[in-house]
Amino acid sequence: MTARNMITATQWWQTALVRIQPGEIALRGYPIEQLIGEISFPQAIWLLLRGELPTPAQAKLLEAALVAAVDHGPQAPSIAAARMAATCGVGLNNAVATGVNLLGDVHGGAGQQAMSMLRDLRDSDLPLPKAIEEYRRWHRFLPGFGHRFHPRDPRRDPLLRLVAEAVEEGVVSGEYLVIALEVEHAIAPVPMNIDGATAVIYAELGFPPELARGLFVLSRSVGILAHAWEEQQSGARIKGPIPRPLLADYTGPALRDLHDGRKPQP
Ligand SMILES: CC(C)(COP(=O)(O)OP(=O)(O)OC[C@H]1O[C@@H](n2cnc3c(N)ncnc32)[C@H](O)[C@@H]1OP(=O)(O)O)[C@@H](O)C(=O)NCCC(=O)NCCSC(=O)C[C@@](O)(CC(=O)O)C(=O)O
Repeated sequence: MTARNMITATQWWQTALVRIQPGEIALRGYPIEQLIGEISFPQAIWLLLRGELPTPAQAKLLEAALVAAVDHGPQAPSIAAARMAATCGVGLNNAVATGVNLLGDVHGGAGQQAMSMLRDLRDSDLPLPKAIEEYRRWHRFLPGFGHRFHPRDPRRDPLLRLVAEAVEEGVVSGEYLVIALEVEHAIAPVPMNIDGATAVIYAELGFPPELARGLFVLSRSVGILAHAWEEQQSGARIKGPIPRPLLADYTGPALRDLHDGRKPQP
């Protein structure tokens, strides 16, 4: 190792998030003793992710998005998977990880794509209706819209109402709200879903698209944990995806004899 590429132990991990010394924990420069009991969990999330404390109005909007996505019952594949895992004798952390790992582009992770779409539409040189038309030529399903279960996602209206209020109060600009509503208008009657509505909030608050997914996962982890815990407490063992008397539809060949038409083996 040459002197040039030698690094000291303190340079190996570099972080601007937290200062740890014996007897000292400081988040973004604030001693933890001052933060405990003083700031809310959403404020702590914002502080770590963004570097500064949010205003109370910003924290309220972030909190609303986090609360809205917290749970969607065992109909949500991520919750069902966590509950199944919890009956298999794995630890609670493994059950939670199983659920979290199902959050992808189609289920629960569409917020990131929705935010990228809203940004692309904002940055397009085309007038908004034309930009949406162009986007639709390449994407059959627009992220953040439609729901396999709810004709109208009950989380949409209260979230968008809060954004509209925040626009009126000058907390956020409203540019992403306008774009998302225009998209919704273009693909009517398919309404915005939780991922779309929270993408509007995260975009209005200035988070990058990747964090829309990260924050959904953070919020949904609470529901996943609670479901895994509930299932574990029930004492159920090896619970499968369908009740025991029900069988998966078999679509392969009919039963056949391995020895039919074959010479008996010596
Ligand atoms: C979600 C779903 C697959 C549903 O499909 P569906 O099966 O109902 O739709 P289909 O029957 O295929 O479509 C019927 C007609 O509407 C048209 N149509 C539908 N969606 C359209 C759309 N986005 N853009 C344009 N057009 C659309 C379609 O083109 C067709 O038109 P046509 O061909 O003319 O007949 C679909 O929307 C979709 O991919 N969305 C984008 C991805 C997305 O945002 N994912 C997040 C969903 S939230 C979530 O994951 C969190 C969750 O809520 C989960 C939970 O637990 O469920 C939780 O909290 O955990």
